[in-house]
Amino acid sequence: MCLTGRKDTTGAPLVRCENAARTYGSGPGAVVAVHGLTCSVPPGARICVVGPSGSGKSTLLHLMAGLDRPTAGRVSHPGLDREGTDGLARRIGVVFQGPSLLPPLTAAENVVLPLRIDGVGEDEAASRARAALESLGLQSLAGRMPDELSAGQAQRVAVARVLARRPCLVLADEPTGQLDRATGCQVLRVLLDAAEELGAAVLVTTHDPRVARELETRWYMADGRLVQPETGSGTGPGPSTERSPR
Ligand SMILES: Nc1ncnc2c1ncn2[C@@H]1O[C@H](COP(=O)(O)OP(=O)(O)OP(=O)(O)O)[C@@H](O)[C@H]1O
Repeated sequence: MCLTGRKDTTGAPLVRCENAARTYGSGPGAVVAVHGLTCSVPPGARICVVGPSGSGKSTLLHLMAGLDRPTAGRVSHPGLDREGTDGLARRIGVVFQGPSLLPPLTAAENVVLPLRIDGVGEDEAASRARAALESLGLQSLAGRMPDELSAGQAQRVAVARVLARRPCLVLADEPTGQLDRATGCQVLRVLLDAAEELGAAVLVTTHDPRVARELETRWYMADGRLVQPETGSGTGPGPSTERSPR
């Protein structure tokens, strides 16, 4: 089977953060989760954001996804802007750490629903859901309810749900965080393989060095900043091992 996607050929970054910051709350209790970050995600990138708990990884991912807005600076999507606001939501797929399937729907229905909301016709949505589930080895589980799935199976369905929408960019927040090592590796591998087939860029947050090793570019975060891995401090601009985030 084939997950056909539309490769971005413009080369413009899918996401660009320019001095983007996010502060929660105000006054003496304010928490600066992300200090002014400048980074970008080019089409086809494979990026891992590594850092300890509380370092700002999820906040950065939410800003990139458009699920949250920076309190200073700017987050833009130059490679996706032609899609408009609705299109942006379709072209950026987000995989969350915890259970995210809708309990009253089967695995297949969970994958179909966002497609139907996007306006995809019934037959086409069913066919795309089947293809996505098959690509993740889940065809035999299509009729199961979420509470009849293991954590790994449920996470693979969540990945299928994202991929069926044919995103240009997949943002995955600790997608293996609640899985055992073997299942986590399997989920990550199918995510990366399917994204490759779609031509989608992938950015994954993790604490896990084994997950980080699977992605070619690594950005390190500490205390809301992108940092040099050797020093564990600094404000960037060169936190990646292989590529600059700019
Ligand atoms: N809604 C919120 N209100 C107040 N503070 C928050 C909120 N969300 C996150 N924070 C704080 O912002 C900082 C960064 O949190 P964030 O969840 O982005 O880190 P993280 O690196 O993703 O952590 P983890 O790996 O544990 O998920 C932390 O100090 C956290 O307590």
